[in-house]
Amino acid sequence: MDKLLIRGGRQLQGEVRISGAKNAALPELCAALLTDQPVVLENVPRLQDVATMLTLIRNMGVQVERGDDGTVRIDASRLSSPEAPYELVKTMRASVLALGPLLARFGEATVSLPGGCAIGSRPVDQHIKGMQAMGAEIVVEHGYMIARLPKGRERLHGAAIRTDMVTVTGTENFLMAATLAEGETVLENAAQEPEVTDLAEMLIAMGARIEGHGTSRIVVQGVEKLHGCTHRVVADRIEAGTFLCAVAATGGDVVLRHGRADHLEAVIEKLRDAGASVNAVDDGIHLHAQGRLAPQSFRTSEYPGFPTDMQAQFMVLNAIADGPSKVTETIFENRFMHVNELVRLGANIQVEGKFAVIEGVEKLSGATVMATDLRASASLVIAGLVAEGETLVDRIYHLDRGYDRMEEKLRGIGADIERVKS
Ligand SMILES: CC(=O)N[C@H]1[C@@H](OP(=O)(O)OP(=O)(O)OC[C@H]2O[C@@H](n3ccc(=O)[nH]c3=O)[C@H](O)[C@@H]2O)O[C@H](CO)[C@@H](O)[C@@H]1O
Ligand SMILES: C=C(OP(=O)(O)O)C(=O)O
Repeated sequence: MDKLLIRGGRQLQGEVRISGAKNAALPELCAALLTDQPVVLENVPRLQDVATMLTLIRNMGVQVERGDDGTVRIDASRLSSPEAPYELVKTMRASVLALGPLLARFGEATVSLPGGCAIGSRPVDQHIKGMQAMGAEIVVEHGYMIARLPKGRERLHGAAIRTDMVTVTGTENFLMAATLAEGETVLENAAQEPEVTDLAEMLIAMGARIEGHGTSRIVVQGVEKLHGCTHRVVADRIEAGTFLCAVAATGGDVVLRHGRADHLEAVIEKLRDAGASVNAVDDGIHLHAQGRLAPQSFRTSEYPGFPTDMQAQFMVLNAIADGPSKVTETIFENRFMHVNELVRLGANIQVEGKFAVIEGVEKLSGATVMATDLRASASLVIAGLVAEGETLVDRIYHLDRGYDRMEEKLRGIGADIERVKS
């Protein structure tokens, strides 16, 4: 199992290229199932979840060609089995995104229930309720959602869907399903994340009729058929945010090429309040930071609030900041798995329910730590970059699930980090 060996204490300088967003590429690969014409996605990141999604759709009989330049060409003109099996879904919850497109185009789908994961229970009740409102019959049997259209019906129908909470993949599933449904679908309480907007733009390029994306009310007029398109995946705001935190923590001066400052406002505001200089530059984000930063309390919330996917990484800044802070996690019930490992590196953090209370310390010291989920892993890497001595981050398959060659990019800006095989 691969590990990352980090020798901390180096300042980071230079330029990093931000990849396409994992959380946009995954629904967009599923959106290619909505048409019998070829779809070309550009700027698809090289990471394990994308590889898993490609395996998932290939398993369905879909033709996939992947270029070295980040381009993926998908031809879903033929489909042998509309199924997302447990073996693949268990490693990647985003497989649930196959449900909407398969139901909308083929009238049936069998998708494994994703189950819980390290960050919380992550149910899919809202996905099921929404698809039922659009006319699907869904039974849950043997760990699978088995969905089909009633006898005699060829298409889903439009519906008014208001989810109990804002759900990102739920909104994406409904959006994709609604494009081919009969009539109008209105999504209330819709997710406004940039990845949802990017998906909507791709669907519009395929001939879908969508309005209101980027707001909490999205209206879709169903069409009979969608056509192929070429679409460029939006830049990964969480990858960019992770690098911003890394450079703010170590001190240094970096430009994140292709990073979108407009998608990271809540995080950038906190970085500025902490004392870093952060500015949007031509096609990128520039950050300069020096010395100990001021602690920042924050609570996670839906976009445009502070992203839960940045909570663990920002917590490292608080762990070494000059004073106390409080972090409140409102989206997932168990997303403080990094805390115990940060404490092993010398951080002073207490968790009580959804609150983490942090007392900044002057320095961290290297140790062997264990990654438990994707963003927890990223926070441990940042902590390792700051810590005195050597840090060995174990179980980095979590990191590989969602970051495109992270250690290579960090080495490119001066980090002392290497992958060790064992
Ligand atoms: C592939 C992808 O895009 N993943 C992102 C997506 O996950 P994902 O789409 O799975 O997260 P959701 O937005 O759906 O989850 C938000 C909250 O709603 C709850 N919920 C959701 C659906 C449902 O049917 N029932 C239910 O109770 C969840 O348990 C959670 O507490 O948004 C999360 C929140 O920004 C991010 O952390 C993930 O990185
Ligand atoms: C939680 C995340 O991803 P997923 O929803 O794929 O588990 C994430 O990207 O931080």
